Amino acid sequence: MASQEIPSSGNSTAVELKENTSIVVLGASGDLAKKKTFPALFGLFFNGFLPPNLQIVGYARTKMDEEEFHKRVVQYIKTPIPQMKSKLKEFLELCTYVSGQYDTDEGFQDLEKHLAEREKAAYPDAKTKNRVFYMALPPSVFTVVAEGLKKNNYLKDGINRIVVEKPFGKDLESSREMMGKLKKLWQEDETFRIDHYLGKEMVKNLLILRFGNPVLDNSFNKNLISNVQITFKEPFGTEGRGGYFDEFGIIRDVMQNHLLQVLSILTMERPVSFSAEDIRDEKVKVLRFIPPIKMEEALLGQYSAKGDKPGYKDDDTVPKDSVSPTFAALVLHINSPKWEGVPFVLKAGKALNEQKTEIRIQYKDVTQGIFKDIARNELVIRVQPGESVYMKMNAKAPGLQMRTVATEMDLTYKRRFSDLKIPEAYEALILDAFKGDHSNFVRDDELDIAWKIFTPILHQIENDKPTPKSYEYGSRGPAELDDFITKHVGYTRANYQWPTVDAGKL
Ligand SMILES: NC(=O)C1=CN([C@@H]2O[C@H](COP(=O)(O)OP(=O)(O)OC[C@H]3O[C@@H](n4cnc5c(N)ncnc54)[C@H](OP(=O)(O)O)[C@@H]3O)[C@@H](O)[C@H]2O)C=CC1
Ligand SMILES: O=C1O[C@H](COP(=O)(O)O)[C@@H](O)[C@H](O)[C@H]1O
Repeated sequence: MASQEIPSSGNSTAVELKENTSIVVLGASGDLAKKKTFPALFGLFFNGFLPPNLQIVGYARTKMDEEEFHKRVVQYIKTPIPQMKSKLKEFLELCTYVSGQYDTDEGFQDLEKHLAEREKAAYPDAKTKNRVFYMALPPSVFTVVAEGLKKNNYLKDGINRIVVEKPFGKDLESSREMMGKLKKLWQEDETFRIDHYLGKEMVKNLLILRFGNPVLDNSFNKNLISNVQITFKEPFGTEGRGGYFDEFGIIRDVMQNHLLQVLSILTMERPVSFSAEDIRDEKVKVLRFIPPIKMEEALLGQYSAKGDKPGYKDDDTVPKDSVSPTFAALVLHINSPKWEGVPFVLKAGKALNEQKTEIRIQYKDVTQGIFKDIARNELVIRVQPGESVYMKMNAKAPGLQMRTVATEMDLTYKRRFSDLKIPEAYEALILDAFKGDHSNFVRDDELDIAWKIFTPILHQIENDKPTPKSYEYGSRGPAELDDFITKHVGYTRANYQWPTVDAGKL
């Protein structure tokens, strides 16, 4: 058998919303809605993945008419082929907008009236209807909006789902408080906590790469692996989001969630089945082996201006004495029999020299015998851009001489899979929410354990206010990074560059 279809959810109680459904995007005037949510909904609509007669209703405080709303909806939607343009017109006919407050019943009652009218017009004979509420909102209003929706817009005779964006709290205590309030209103099976990295193609691929390839899976342990580095780099700063960012910092923004999720899938044991609960049980199990991160195993940085590029503190919404880190490298340990002694380094930064998210698994050196001086193996999983998997390995340099050369086995997606269209993470996740598949969403206990790992160091940073190391906009990060890696990983990488490193441009 060459390929095997994997069930989208092993959860027998998952119910797919196949018809008579509305999606309400709360915070429809915002950044996430225009950049990710509406383009993802259009992508699904264009490819025929949305239920027929779907109604899309935007809700936010900003007053705007439908024309203005449609302008925002289309702002980031790309229509490279002619059929997309006509489909976009159809899509916009489904998109309507209601303006209202988040903390009074009045707005939600207006929304209810509007939804009821749209639903009646779209599916007049429907006995049951369904609603998905998508919170593209800052966390400060999650709870009050969840309350307003439950009170005013919750269907008694249909399926209701609520999709919540990260960050889920600021530390263990606030997360528990927020989740506790949400749980009183919305059942766990109605709640979809998005971490959009779980929707990325290469993150979803991890399960198959590992458990579908015994040769890889059997090498994933402390006997063969020296260290693992998970890196997130962005070539732009916090432009326009300085206020939010200063309160949260890089650790809460991408490390406690996106990078930790990647780490847990990379290191978990094989799940019993593909069901959402079996997968998440294994993730929780491995996370429980990770002790809180120590300050001595952290390097914090903050970017400064370079040329015409502003420094972090040049943003008017950032306090001039801010010590909020825009870069961090953190060492995590998994004290399980399989992984003890292997350092896992999470690195993340804004305003760096390139865009890249990758997982780099370094195998141990050949310590003895005839090849003790050659380069070690490295397995690299490039999450973005230019999805690829390559194994750095040694071979004989072709020719009459007998010489080793560092080379690679290379699976670059754009080369291997022609006609490639990798779905956007948000497309995959919104579709999962319609299907009722929780596998790629964050479970409550998973969140709790993630905060236990990060809360002590976050509190220490807040209390002690250590000055982050400065690095220039567009650089590789603080100058101290290389020494930090060498100290904690015990190895400096050989000067070897993957020749197809700009696969993103293929
Ligand atoms: N932007 C991104 O790329 C990503 C964002 N996220 C998450 O998605 C959520 C939304 O993010 P984003 O769209 O960037 O946020 P925005 O700051 O753009 O906020 C979304 C909308 O919420 C309303 N709003 C903003 N601030 C407040 C406030 N203090 N009180 C009440 N309402 C407010 C505004 O609408 P109005 O005033 O019209 O009501 C705004 O248009 C966040 O939880 C974020 O962490 C996750 C991944 C990526
Ligand atoms: O959640 C977030 O993610 C984005 C990065 O997402 P990506 O899909 O472009 O890798 C990050 O820019 C943002 O700060 C953070 O809130």
